[in-house]
Amino acid sequence: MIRRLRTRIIVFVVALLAVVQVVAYVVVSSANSTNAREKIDSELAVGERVFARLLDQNRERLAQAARVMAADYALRGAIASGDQDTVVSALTNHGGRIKADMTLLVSLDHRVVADTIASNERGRLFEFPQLVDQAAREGGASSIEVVNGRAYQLVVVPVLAPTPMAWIAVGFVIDDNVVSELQQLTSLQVSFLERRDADHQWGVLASTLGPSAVDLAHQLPALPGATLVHSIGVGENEQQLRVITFDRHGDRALVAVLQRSVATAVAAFDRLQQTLAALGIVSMLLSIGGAVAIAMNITRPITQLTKAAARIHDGDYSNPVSVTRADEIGALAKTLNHMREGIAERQQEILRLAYRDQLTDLPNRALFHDRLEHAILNAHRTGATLSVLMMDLDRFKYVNDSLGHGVGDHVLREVANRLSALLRQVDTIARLGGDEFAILLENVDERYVTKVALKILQALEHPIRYEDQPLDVGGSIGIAHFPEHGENSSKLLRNADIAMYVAKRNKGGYAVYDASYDTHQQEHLSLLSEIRQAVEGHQLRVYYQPKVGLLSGVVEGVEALLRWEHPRRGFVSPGDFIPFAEHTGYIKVLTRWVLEQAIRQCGQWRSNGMPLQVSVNISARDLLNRELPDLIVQLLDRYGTPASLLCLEITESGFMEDPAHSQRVLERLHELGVVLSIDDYGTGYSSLSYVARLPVDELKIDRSFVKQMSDSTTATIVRSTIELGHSLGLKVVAEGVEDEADLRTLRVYGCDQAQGYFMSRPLPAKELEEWLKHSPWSRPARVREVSLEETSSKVTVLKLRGA
Ligand SMILES: Nc1nc2c(ncn2[C@@H]2O[C@H](COP(=O)(O)O[C@H]3[C@@H](O)[C@H](n4cnc5c(=O)[nH]c(N)nc54)O[C@@H]3COP(=O)(O)O)[C@@H](O)[C@H]2O)c(=O)[nH]1
Repeated sequence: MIRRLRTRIIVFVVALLAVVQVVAYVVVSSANSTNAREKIDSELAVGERVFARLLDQNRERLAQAARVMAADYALRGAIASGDQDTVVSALTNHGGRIKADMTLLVSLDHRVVADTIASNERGRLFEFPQLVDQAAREGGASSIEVVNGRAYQLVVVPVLAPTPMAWIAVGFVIDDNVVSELQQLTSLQVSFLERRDADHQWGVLASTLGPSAVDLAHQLPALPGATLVHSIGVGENEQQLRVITFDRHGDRALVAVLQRSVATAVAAFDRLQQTLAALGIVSMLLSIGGAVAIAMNITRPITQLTKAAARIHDGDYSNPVSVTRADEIGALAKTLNHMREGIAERQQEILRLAYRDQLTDLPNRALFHDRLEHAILNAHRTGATLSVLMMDLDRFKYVNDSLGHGVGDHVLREVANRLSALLRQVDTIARLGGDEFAILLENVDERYVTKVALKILQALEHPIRYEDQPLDVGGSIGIAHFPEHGENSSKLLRNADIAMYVAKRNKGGYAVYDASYDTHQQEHLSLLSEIRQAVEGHQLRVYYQPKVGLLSGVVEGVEALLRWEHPRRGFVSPGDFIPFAEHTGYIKVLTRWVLEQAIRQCGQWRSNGMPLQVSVNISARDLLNRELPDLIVQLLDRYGTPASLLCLEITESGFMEDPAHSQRVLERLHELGVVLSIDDYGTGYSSLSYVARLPVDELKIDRSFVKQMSDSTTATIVRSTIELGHSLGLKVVAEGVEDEADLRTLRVYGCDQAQGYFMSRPLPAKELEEWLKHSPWSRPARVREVSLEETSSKVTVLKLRGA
């Protein structure tokens, strides 16, 4: 099977031409051979006619001469007188005159009376009486006969006086001279042969063939017909014969053979054939050359196109196809070029879609991962350094959800621009998804990485403007260095992520990964699995921390705080498991449990004549729970607790998860009469004007502010927060009050309630009841005026009794 097109074209053209030429050659050869044979046949037929004509002429001439001789008066007288010598003399004279080779006088009884060649055989019977009989009937007879091993043309005529008195036979020998003459006239080989009775073989009487006449005698068939067309010999010796039979008696025969060599006749045609063969060879060579040229002409550009297609297949789209022709192949090359350009463009687009973030046009997670893998491989090989920074935007969800995705997209693009402007071309900045960005820094030391983190945080401190509105979004960055924080990409990313989480939790801006974070996280993970058993295993407790009225001077409410008494670990801080419960959604179970305990306890205290408002912490996830209001209604009903005795503390970030939905849930709870408080106020970024739109009753200033009130700026913030809260009609509570000075200051600032270790740590319900029995905060406040000097801020405050 020929696989290459070029070879196939060449083989096809050459084979086609070879077949055509061979067929032509065979046809021409066959036609030549037929023509030659037909020509020989016709030559032989013509020769036969000429031969017959010559014999006829000879016979006529002899007959004429014999008649003249028979009419000779002297001869007739000599015959009549029986004068033997005169007869012989007359026969010899007349025979010599007409150049007869044999002259005989035959008596009426068929005896030879006189014989010019065998005078001593007189009186014998004439060998050819049938000729005498024929001459008697027809007035003359003629025949070719063999006499003494030689062929003669015999003519017999009567000697009339006036009736026949004798017969004159005149013979003309047919020898090599005669056949040569015949050959000259006919251009044929002429032979006379006799088949003898004695040995049943052909014997040559006369021939133009010379010694090779013997071969003819050997090959001639035994008994030819009247005229036979026959071939003898093979190959170049092939001879076409025409056998003319003169006499045949039994196995004895006398024939004349006219023959022509087939090879000679074919020779002229052979020359034509040789010319044809030479032309065939030349045209074959030209065709091979032509076929090779055509095949190359067709296959060379195809080979080029194949190579171009292979390059495209291998992803090399840079080299255009270089075939420039005006034919179909040229058109194919153009199409291939268009295809190459189309594929290249689409590939670019696919790569862009696969490796680029559509919104910011930064590399996406896949490309970042890829580059990180390469950088790690390079670092393994060369010992280069690399670091991964993971950054998550603070408050992005709020921007996105409350102001719309258009604004969110604008923020992400602006952050991407700021990062790109800060970093080097060689650094990889990627958006991994949502508000999560990652940065890969190569060949830099750890101090430089820290500087970069700080520069990024500074860059984000400037508000992002959207339609002239400033938007505050900060960032939390986690850093992991190769190889100390991970030798592969997933480890590095994971550890940078953990560090980012720590940074977010600590509100510290950035954090470099530390192994202790991991232990901490492992710890949290196992806590997470264990907390599921905590509810059923009765390991959870609710502690209550008093909220003291600064004007009344008595405990007005308590905050329910969850405690986990782990059977093995001992006390586990809610700060360690609440965030994870929030992440996994298990917080719903915990909140439900705390709500039930708190509402039941509140109802019980109320029944016991101690109506205390109980505050319960509600996480962001809880606010997304549509069933929360119904659950609360059920629990309040079940434990006979008025809604006004239940306060729900929600952190600012709580309603920023889904502001619209949170707003609806809060409105529903507010309608029920449940008191709503904004917890940890000041740690988030919500403005008071935003808070004013929420159906809340209370504002709880975060303890981080209360703790630092010795700082005049912080004190001013606390004071103005209290004033602004009041102006919005909100009750203001300060948490984290750890000493009397703080308490005094808060009272001076007009804060409504205070909560903190100074009054009491969170206590189990029973202990709280016990504490209340003895606590100064269980009796109405004795209000007295205090001078400004008594307060750190030197303003007039209300001094509590017993404080
Ligand atoms: N969603 C829920 N969150 C809850 C629940 N129970 C607690 N929490 C949250 O866990 C965080 C840690 O709480 P905890 O360790 O109980 O700390 C509380 C107080 O003990 C602490 N506090 C009170 N006074 C002082 C003080 O004077 N100094 C000081 N260093 N700490 C003090 O403050 C925490 C109460 O804070 P807050 O809730 O913001 O009023 C904490 O965030 C809890 O909210 C729960 O059931 N569900």
